[in-house]
Amino acid sequence: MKQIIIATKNKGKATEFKEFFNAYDMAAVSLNEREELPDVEETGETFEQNAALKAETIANILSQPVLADDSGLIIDALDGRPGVYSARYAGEDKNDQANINKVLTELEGVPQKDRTARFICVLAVARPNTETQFYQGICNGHISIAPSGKNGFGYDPIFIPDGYQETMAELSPKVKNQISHRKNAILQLEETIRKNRSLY
Ligand SMILES: O=P(O)(O)OP(=O)(O)OP(=O)(O)OC[C@H]1O[C@@H](n2cnc3c(O)ncnc32)[C@H](O)[C@@H]1O
Ligand SMILES: [Mg+2]
Repeated sequence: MKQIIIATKNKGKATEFKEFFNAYDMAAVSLNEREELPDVEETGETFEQNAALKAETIANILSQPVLADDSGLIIDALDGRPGVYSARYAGEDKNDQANINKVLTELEGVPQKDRTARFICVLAVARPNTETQFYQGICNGHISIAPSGKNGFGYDPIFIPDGYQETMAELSPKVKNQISHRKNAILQLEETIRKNRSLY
C-alpha cells in the first residue's frame, strides 16, 4: 500500500488521517511511528505558517512529500482565542482537560447564542523543491455549557457542531469524520490525491 507521512504527534489526528487515507488505499504514517524524526517547534503566528513549518521540516529530512495539519478552535466571544494556540492554551503540557476548563471558565455567563465557534484545519503538503500547497476546512458550531462525551480528542467534549444536539465527543467517529474541519480540508485535497501521483 502507498504511504503518506503525516507530520503530527497528535494521536487523535493520526487516527482520523488513517481513516481518511484508507479510503484512497493509502497508509497514513504519523511521527509516532517514526520516532527518529524530530518534533517541530511551532513558532508561526498563523495556521498556514505552522502547518508549513511541520510539513517542510519533515519533507526536507526525508526528501519525500509530507502532509501536516495545523488546526484549532476559534471562539467568537473570546475574540478568536484559543486559535493558533489551541494545543497549549492552558500551558505547555498540552492538557486537553485543562484547555477545556480554561475555555469554560472564560465563557461563564455567556448565553448559548453568543457561544458560537468554529474548528479550522489547515493542511500543508510539502514536497522537496516545490512550493508548499495549502488546503483549508471549517466546521461551525457552538461551545456547550459543560463537557460531555468520550470520543475524539482536544476540545471535542465541548463543541456542538451546527445541525446536532450532541458534542463532537458524543457523536461517533464515523459522524465526526463526515462533518469535521479535517474532513472538509481533506475534501479540498482530494483532487490532488487522485490526480497528482507525486503526493505518493
Ligand atoms: O502539531 P501536531 O503534532 O500535529 O499536534 P498538536 O496537538 O500540537 O496540533 P496543533 O498544533 O495543530 O494544535 C491543534 C489543537 O487544536 C485542537 N483541535 C484540533 N483539531 C481538533 C479536533 O478535531 N477536535 C478537537 N480539538 C481539536 C486540539 O486541542 C489540538 O491540540
Ligand atoms: Mg502542534
